[in-house]
Amino acid sequence: MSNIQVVVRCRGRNSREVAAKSPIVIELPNDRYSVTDPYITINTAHHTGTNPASASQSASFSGQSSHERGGASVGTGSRRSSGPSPALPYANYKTYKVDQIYGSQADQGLVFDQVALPLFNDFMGGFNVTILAYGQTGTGKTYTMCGDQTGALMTPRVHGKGESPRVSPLVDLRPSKEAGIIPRVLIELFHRLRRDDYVVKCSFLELYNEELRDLLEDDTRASKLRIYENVSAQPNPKKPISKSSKGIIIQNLNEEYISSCNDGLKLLSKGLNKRKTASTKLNDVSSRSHTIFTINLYRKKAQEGTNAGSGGDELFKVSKMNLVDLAGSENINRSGAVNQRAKEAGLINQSLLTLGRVINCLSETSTATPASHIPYRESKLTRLLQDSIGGSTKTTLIANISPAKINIDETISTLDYASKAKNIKNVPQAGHDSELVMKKVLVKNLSQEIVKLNSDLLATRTKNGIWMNEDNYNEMNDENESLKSSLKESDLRNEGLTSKVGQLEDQLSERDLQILELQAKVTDLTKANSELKLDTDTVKHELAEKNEQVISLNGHITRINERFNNTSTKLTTVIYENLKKSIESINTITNNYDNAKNCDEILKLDNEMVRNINKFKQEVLERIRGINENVNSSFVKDLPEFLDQYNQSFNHINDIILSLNSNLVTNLSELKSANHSMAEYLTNHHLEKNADKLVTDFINKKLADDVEKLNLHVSAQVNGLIKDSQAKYQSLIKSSINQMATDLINSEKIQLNSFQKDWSEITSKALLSIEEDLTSYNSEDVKANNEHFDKLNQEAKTTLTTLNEKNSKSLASFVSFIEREEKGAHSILRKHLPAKLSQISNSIAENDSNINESLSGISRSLNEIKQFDTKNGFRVSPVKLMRSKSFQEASNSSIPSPNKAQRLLSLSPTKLKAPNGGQESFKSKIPQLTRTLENKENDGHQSKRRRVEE
Ligand SMILES: Nc1ncnc2c1ncn2[C@@H]1O[C@H](COP(=O)(O)OP(=O)(O)OP(=O)(O)O)[C@@H](O)[C@H]1O
Repeated sequence: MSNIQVVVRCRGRNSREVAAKSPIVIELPNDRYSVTDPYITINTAHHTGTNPASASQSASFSGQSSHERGGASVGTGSRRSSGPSPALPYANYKTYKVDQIYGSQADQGLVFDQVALPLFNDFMGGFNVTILAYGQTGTGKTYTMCGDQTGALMTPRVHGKGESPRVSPLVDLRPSKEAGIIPRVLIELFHRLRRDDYVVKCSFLELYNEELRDLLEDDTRASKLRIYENVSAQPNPKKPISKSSKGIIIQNLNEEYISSCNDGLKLLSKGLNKRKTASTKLNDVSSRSHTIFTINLYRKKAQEGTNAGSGGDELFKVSKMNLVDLAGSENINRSGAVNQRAKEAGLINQSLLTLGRVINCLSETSTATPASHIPYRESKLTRLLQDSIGGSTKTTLIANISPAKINIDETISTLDYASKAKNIKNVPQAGHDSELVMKKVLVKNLSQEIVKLNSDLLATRTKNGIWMNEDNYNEMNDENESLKSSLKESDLRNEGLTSKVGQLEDQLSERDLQILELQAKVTDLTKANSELKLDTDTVKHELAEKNEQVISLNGHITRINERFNNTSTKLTTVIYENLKKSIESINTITNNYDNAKNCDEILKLDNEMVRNINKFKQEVLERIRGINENVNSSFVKDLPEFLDQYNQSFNHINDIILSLNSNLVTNLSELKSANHSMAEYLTNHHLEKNADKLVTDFINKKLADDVEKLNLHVSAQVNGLIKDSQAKYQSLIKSSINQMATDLINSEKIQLNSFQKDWSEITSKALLSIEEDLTSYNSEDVKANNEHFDKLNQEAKTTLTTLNEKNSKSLASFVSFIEREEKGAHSILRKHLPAKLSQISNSIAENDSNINESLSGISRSLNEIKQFDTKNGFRVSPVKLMRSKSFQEASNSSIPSPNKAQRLLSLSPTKLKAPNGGQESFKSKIPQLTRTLENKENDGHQSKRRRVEE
């Protein structure tokens, strides 16, 4: 008698629990595993007890408080030193004791070695064993029982010393890392059995919604499964009767022979694929059913004594291993199950509740007490597990739990189950029952075969030659005939196929040749294409260079245009400013000049200057016009040449492109004709209809399309290139014309600028000089001259007055003398008349000489004035002088040289020589009123003054 072994496996937190930030409330003595200290502690600080809702919805020990449940201790009393942290109050934890504990670091291999292997050894020893995975949904039951069954055969097993090297590769394998208990059991089983006589059969049963289903049978062929008690399973009379030693038989359940672990794994995969699963909020692949994978092992028993095991009576031990993956208990609210899922969950929980009650009853029932009240029959699950729980099977229960706080209710419920189950005692038995079953099974399954073989054997023993049972012979003959006719058919088919293969091979070789030709043509075409590409690249390169040139020329034009605009604006401004200033300064001078004569002169000078300036302006305009004409003539002369050059290069490129294009077209047409001839050939060839059609289609569709596409593509490229080139050349020509025009304008502008600069310097210097000279006629000189004039006038007046007085006196004495003579004394007159007359005559002569002297003095003074005017006289205006002499000279050449400009500068009015070429300085600074001939002609109102001077 042995207790059910209870193992707790606690996985790590899954992604959902981490995302929910649910803390770990489970404490284990070791993260990997613990056998010696198998206590598990749960922190119930926030646990409010079993939720009534969850109690009704998930399988739990309803109606029991936790401290009443077997195996669990609550509060301080049984607090273990390795329990939760001291900071927690003792009342907030529960500790459960089980047989073994596995933590998140325990891998599949460890669980197999520690949990399954001992039971497997019992199974090999002839015991019926059960491994049960129980727990909340998503805690790892299926992972523990099955794990990765697909990759289970990945690694070859390493041979130990002395092991046979001729072991089948199918049994000589290691499980993958993630393989669960069932794949590992299968691998281990066939590894151990390889030298034994054995029979292995497997079944895979599902209990879904309280319905049994054979997972190894096709649904169409499946018969309804029924559970029966094995009434023929007679107990060994020598051993005490166990209350649950009766076996369970599932009627119609398929049991498949397997001869390798690979066969077993295939069955496992097949069954798992058919198993009901669904995605829930708690598990992406949640099992919605309970499954039992059973391995039945029939193993030849070792010979004991002489009587046993002779002839066909060899004994085989049979043992059974049940690997049970229960559906997960779940809180329907939390798993989000509705409709079908909710119904499933309800039934799952129902069957688990019944299991709980059975466990509860068994745990409370002593072996001595009759167990008639144990409610096995309340659910199919408990009926199926009847032998495993409280029966004759060696059982281990693996309770899978989650460490997260959000699952605390379910975890407590699972641990309650586990600790209760630990109290259940089973009575494992090996030997007699299995042997009885074995005989029956073997006889039943192999009798037909044995009869057939025996009859053949009998016939062979009694006659010479090969004798067979008639039925067998007929059967064999029929088989032979059918085989012969199928062979004939096959031969005929083979012949037809061989000739077809020959034809096809011929066609293939022809096609290969044509393909080679086409390939060569394609190579040529590719070469031509690459050459064309190279040429195109060169053209592109050239175009790019031209483009760059055009861009830079455009930039130049823009800059030059800007400079031209700026300069012309400045030039205009400067000319107008200068003119304005000149006119203003002349006006100022004119206004300041009081003397009427000089005012006239200045006005005249002003007019003269304005005229000269206008004339100069006219000349500048004419020069600009000339420059423009030059520019235009340059355009007319150079542009055609330039255009010719561009046209030539464009035509050259165009020629290249056209020649390449024609080459390409020729190549393409050659290829096309080759393609056409090949297509024709293929069309007319004696290919089979389908093959012919296929080849023709292939050629027509594929190659012709490809060639056409290539043709179109190349043509489009060439056309595009030509268009691009045309557009680029047009824009290039346009830009080049612009550039040329701008260059010419620019060069003319440079000349004009320097000319304008020189002119402006000359003008400003001349005006400055005029200003200086005019300023030098200061008011003192004018005043002195005026005084001198006044003095002379005064002298003249005084002399005249004196003369008049003297004359009047002489005249009065003469008149009085005459009167006196006439009154009486003609003798005196006659006597003194000649003397008096000579006296008078002398006096008159004296007066006359005085008058003459005075007049000659006046005349001298006037001469002085005349001399002054001659020295400083503006016979012509300085501007006119400049224009008539130096500027005349300058204008002979289009650009004045610096020397010419110097000469112009040297012609300031003050430095001008007298018209007669003399070098003498004139004393008087009064401008001479002498006019030039041309002035005389045009200035009639001044003729009077001129006459006086002349
Ligand atoms: N110990 C473990 N180590 C690594 N992964 C695990 C472990 N236990 C469970 N898992 C993973 O958790 C997920 C759920 O496991 P599994 O399907 O085996 O749960 P279950 O208890 O069978 O659920 P259900 O009852 O809903 O079928 C799986 O992806 C599984 O690989």
